[in-house]
Amino acid sequence: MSHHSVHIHPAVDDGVKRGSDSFTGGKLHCHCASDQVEVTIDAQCAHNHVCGCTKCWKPEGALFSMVAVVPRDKLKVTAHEEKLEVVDPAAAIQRHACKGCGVHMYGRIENTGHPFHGLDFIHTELSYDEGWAGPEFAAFVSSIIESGADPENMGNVRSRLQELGLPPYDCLSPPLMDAIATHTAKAKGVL
Ligand SMILES: N[C@@H](CCC(=O)N[C@@H](CS)C(=O)NCC(=O)O)C(=O)O
Ligand SMILES: [Zn+2]
Ligand SMILES: [Zn+2]
Repeated sequence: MSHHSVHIHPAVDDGVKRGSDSFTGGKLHCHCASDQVEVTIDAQCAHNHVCGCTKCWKPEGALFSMVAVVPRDKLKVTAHEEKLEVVDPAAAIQRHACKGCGVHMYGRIENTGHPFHGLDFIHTELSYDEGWAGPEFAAFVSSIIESGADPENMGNVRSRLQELGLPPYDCLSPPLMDAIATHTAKAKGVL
C-alpha cells in the first residue's frame, strides 16, 4: 500500500487548511438528522492536532481523530443538552457524546490538578464555520494499532503525516509534553 491511500482524516486528506487569524469562534452540531445537539464556542481553538488514540471520536473510515482545545468558560451547550452523556466517567477527559448519533460534542477535565484543567476538547469538523485553526501535529500515532490498524503499515502512515506537515509523535508534541512535565514538577515542588 502506498502512503497516498492512507486515510488520516477527511479534514486533512486533501491538505491541511490553515485557520484565520481574525476567527473568534462558531457553533458545533452533532450528526443527528433532527434535534441536533449544538455547542457554541466564543473563541478560536488552540493546539489543534490529529489523535490516534482509541478514546477520541473519529469519523467513519478515518485512522485519526482531529481534536483541539478551547477555554471551558468559552464553551456552552446551546441546544439539546439532554441528549448528551459521558462516555467514560472514569477517564481524565469526560467526553460528552450524543446518545442519538454517538458524536463526541466536547471533552472536559473536572480534576483541578490536571495539567490541562480549564481547557475543553472539541472536534472543529463538527462546525460549518470556516476559520478554525488547523491541526499542527499527530499525537498517539502508535495507538491506531489498538483500533486494528496494520502494524506493518505504520511507516506509510508516518510518512503521509510528515508529507501533510503533521509531525508524528507517539504521545503529545514536545512543547505539550514539556508543559505537562513543568506542571508536575511545580506540583511536586521541584521547580
Ligand atoms: N493507547 C491508549 C492511549 C489513550 C490516551 O492516553 N489518550 C490520550 C490522548 S486523548 C489522553 O490524554 N487520554 C486521556 C483520557 O482519555 O481521558 C489508547 O489508544 O487508548
Ligand atoms: Zn446527535
Ligand atoms: Zn485521543
